[in-house]
Amino acid sequence: MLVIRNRLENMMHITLRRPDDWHLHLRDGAMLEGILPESARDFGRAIIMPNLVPPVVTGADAAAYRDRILAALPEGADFAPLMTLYLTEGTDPDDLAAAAQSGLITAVKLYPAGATTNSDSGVRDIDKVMPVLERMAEIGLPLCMHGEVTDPAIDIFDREAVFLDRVLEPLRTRLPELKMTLEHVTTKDGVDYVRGADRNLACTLTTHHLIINRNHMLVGGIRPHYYCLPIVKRAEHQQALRAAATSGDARFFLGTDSAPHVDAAKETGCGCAGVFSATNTMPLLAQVFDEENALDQLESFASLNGPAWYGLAPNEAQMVLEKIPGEFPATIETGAGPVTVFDPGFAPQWRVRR
Ligand SMILES: NC(=O)N[C@@H](CC(=O)O)C(=O)O
Ligand SMILES: [Zn+2]
Ligand SMILES: [Zn+2]
Repeated sequence: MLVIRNRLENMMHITLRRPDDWHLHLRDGAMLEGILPESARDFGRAIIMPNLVPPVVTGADAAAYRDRILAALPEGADFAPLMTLYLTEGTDPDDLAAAAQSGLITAVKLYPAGATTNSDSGVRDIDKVMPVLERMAEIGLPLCMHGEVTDPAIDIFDREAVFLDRVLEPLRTRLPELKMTLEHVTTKDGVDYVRGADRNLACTLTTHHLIINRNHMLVGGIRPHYYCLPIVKRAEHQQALRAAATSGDARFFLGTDSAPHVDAAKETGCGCAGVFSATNTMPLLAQVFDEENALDQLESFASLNGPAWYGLAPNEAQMVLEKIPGEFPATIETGAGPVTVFDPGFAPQWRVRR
């Protein structure tokens, strides 16, 4: 990556391969149409989460959803959706293997039942999906995980750390050949666990978990647009995530977890979990990496580590980020209703060169 400082103009810009988003919610219908251009503008590819209602369970579901995404793409867009299947206790290993072998799907997603938005069809008993997981290990198909336990006795702020002990460690011991992506890691426990794993484990980090902690969500008023799952943690965890993202360690890469809900579903007595960050992720990441004196690691995090993990080449196209104050809309109007864009709480100092 090229970092160029022009002293005369006191301006800085960086050039990197076009980034990818390794964890994205595109939804469907009018919402899909409204928010897809926000991702397609800056990202070459994205792993598409399957938690629609009803979920994307079979190869046929994934093919139909992929076609709806492709149909909704703006003219001339340079964006490829990488499809996933939603793992259920009824998933057919042969259907899944066929979808993988034809290149239709890139990964399979594990939602513990009830852990997050639209996860009711998820897994209650891991033993029931062992034959599917064994098949995935055999054919080298990665498992993406929403890493939180759902035990009501476990405090919501501890659910990720407890998942590592109760689910992930036993699963890795039982099936060391299975390649796993721990999604949207939010704790120091999570990044330490990934660092300590000898092989077959990587994780995604979101834009917003690098920028906000639970004080931002709760001090001085409750901010529903910062409510997401896994819930934002204390500042020391945020610091650990920033250190991991900027470390250059290839096991950490970007998955925005951009998860739109219409404002009416967020600003209500029982609001939905999800932060919508597709619009401004890249300028905000430039600012985070700049603050951490790690601009030279941004390309690895956003454009190189993810493709390497999934066995793909980096994008050929390039992106230029420039240190010039930028602007972005507060809201994206969709046919389903307005969606609030992630507000980092500061004026962005970087923008994407168009
Ligand atoms: N992250 C979220 O808070 N919400 C996601 C689901 C998820 O990724 O857990 C969503 O689909 O809305
Ligand atoms: Zn999740
Ligand atoms: Zn998600």
